[in-house]
Amino acid sequence: MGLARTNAESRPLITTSLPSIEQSLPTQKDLYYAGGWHKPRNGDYRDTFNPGNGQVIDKISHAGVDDTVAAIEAANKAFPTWRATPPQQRAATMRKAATVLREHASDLALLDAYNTGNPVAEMLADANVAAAQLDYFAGLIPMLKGETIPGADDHFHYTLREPLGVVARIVAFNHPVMFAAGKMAAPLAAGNTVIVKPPEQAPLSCLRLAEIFADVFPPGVVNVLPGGGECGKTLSSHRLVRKVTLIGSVLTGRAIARSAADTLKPTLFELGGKNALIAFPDADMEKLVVGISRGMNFTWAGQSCGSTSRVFLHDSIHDEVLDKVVNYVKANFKPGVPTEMATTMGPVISKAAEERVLGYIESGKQEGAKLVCGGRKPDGDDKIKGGYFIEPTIFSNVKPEMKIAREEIFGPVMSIFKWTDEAEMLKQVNDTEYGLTASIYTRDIATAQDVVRKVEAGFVWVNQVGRHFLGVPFGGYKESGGGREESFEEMLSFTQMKTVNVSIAR
Ligand SMILES: NC(=O)c1ccc[n+]([C@@H]2O[C@H](COP(=O)([O-])OP(=O)(O)OC[C@H]3O[C@@H](n4cnc5c(N)ncnc54)[C@H](O)[C@@H]3O)[C@@H](O)[C@H]2O)c1
Repeated sequence: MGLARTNAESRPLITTSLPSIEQSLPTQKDLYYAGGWHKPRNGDYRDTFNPGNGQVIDKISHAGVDDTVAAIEAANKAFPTWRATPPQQRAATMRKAATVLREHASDLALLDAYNTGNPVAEMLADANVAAAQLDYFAGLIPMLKGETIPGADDHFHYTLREPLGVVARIVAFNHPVMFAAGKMAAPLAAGNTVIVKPPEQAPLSCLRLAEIFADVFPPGVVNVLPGGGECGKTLSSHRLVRKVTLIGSVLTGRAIARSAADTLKPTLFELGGKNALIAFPDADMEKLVVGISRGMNFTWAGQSCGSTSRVFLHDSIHDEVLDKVVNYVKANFKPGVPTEMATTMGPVISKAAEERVLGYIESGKQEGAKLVCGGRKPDGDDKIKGGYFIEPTIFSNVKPEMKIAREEIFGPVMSIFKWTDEAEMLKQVNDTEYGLTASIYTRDIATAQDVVRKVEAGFVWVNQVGRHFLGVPFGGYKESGGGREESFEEMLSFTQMKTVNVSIAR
């Protein structure tokens, strides 16, 4: 997400000298709400790790139910003043947040690299994307308009766009700063107050963000609660939270939908994907090879909802493309120390994730897919010893019924399918409950438009892959989500419409 996962090519190349980790770490490890730092009431602190070497970094607070309720009440208390803040002043505050975020982009990026394992160069781009989102939604504030509706001689109608109240933003681990800062932008712009729940695995950059935003937003407007399922469940079920959103897995989406049901709370979900890239025989070979290789997001070990992890190659180009993709991937993605600017591929987030992904690789082998690249932990480099690294992995000869073909692996594992019959291929493409993204490579516009219409996905690229564009709706079909982000639609979704009828009878 979110603007997550824009692939490396679409991002500005940023050359920055980095501060030290010690300079970047947050000084606060507690819960941020009501404009202050609070110790968890049950004294719960949990280890947070560096996935690049498997070492514990520190202990971070973990919000319980009481803490979460206190934060919700604080956000609710701040709501009337924030919603009444004149639009231009709200916009100015958000632009100031964007500016301080840019000033701190290096330390935030370094923390994300340290705590998620994603290469720091990409995390720098993430911080800048988040700042751009704050600016973008600040700029849209004047667009929150109602309309007048003609009535009869004795009356007329008009509508008002009003904020909802407290909004909870629960985010995934793969892009903490981009999700935390970027996703607070739309609800704040619309006049809501926000509680961000950082990912359990990587809370450090969000705590730092709370530190640098403390002087920007009035108390209670932005709140940051490190925590896990208990905190998330309380946010999803509390009556004062007027909308709950998730960037995360389908499983968690279902849990949140259930917790939100009792208060009939609206939700916004950006969930998982098992996305298809479809290559026709007439595709531009060079673009296709780069697209397949980069669309898998090996840079952050495939941990991206938008990764095109199922690649459908036409029989006539299959062997040539596969060869070239394997060469490209081997040359461009090498596991390395996440906090170094030159690193092109990071580890997966945790030991548990490493075991899960290696399990998928084993199942691929056992079910008869052909391992053509990677498939194991890298060896021989002491600098990444102890980290949760897995080589970029490619399977060919993948069949639709295999586990690696059906389940979201959320790791650096690509599956290649060979096709000859277009209708059968499209059936396989759509034979999944996921429906986030898809990518189509062909030089024929009619073919592209026909397949665009047939593919069941919320975001479709033609002759490219991975890119996100601010202002362009992003979101999933089927179980990949509900609602659209990164656009005006996202901001409207944090408002409610009031209709007013005025009698002018004399
Ligand atoms: N569509 C998108 O834009 C997008 C972007 C990034 C990641 N994702 C998806 O996220 C998943 C990987 O991230 P993850 O492992 O952090 O996901 P996850 O679902 O395990 O966790 C996401 C968040 O939900 C919280 N959570 C867990 N249980 C909860 C509960 N019962 N109630 C409320 N909150 C709860 C977690 O603490 C975390 O903050 C993948 O499926 C990936 O595709 C989607």
